Amino acid sequence: MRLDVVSIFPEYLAPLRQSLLGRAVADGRIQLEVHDLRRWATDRHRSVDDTPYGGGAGMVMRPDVWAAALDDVAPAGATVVVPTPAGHPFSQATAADLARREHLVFACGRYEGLDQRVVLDAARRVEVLELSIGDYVLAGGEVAALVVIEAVTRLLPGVLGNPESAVTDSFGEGSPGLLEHPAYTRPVEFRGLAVPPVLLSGNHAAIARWRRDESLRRTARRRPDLVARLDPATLDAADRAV
Ligand SMILES: N#Cc1c(N)n[nH]c1-c1ccc2c(Cl)cn(Cc3cccnc3)c2c1
Repeated sequence: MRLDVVSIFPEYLAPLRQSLLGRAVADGRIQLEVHDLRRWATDRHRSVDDTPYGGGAGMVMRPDVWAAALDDVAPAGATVVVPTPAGHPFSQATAADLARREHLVFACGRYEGLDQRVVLDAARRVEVLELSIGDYVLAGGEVAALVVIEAVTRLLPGVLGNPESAVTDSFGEGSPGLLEHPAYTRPVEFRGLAVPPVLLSGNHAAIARWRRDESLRRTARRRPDLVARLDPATLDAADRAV
């Protein structure tokens, strides 16, 4: 997979060169390039924004600068991801879809966002996905891009330390729509708090059942919205778990 990220704050993307993803980049399993949008600015002030048509607060990112950047960075066949508060909700399913693509380009804006014609123009030649990572407001697209890139690249073979995690994690394919059960490690007692005895029993069937029940119990208590989406068989077990 190739990743290109365009931003006026390229240093915001430095975390992409850390940890497991950083190792995948260093050994060439993932190609990563971060670009400073101001490289495509045309005036001596290297301007990338302007006042909004129709008035209103804030500034809008200029279409000419962004279009020049995407013309260079997003060839035919690339998928352009535009983080925006107005985007389609980003989900594990979307992460799995993006993980199957060869080339992702992230257009990270600031201010009040990109002139909409940037999206419309790019969509004439590549797929453009406007995505939101949640119902809260960030100051720009960089953090959202970091979230999407981590969720996507951890699904790529050889990037995640333990491939099994991608299955058993919350929202993983092995437990669609269920929150993860609680986890414990040594010591067996910590500040008067014990490990649930079933986890020490060696009874794998009982451990699996306890973990499933804990996932259902957590999901029922913390995310009733997800319970509504569970299939009937899982839902019956959720009823018994609360
Ligand atoms: N993805 C996502 C996402 C999210 N979940 N919250 N905020 C964002 C996000 C993503 C991209 C930008 C760009 Cl470009 C500018 N801003 C600031 C802003 C603030 C208020 C209204 N309009 C824009 C962004 C916020």
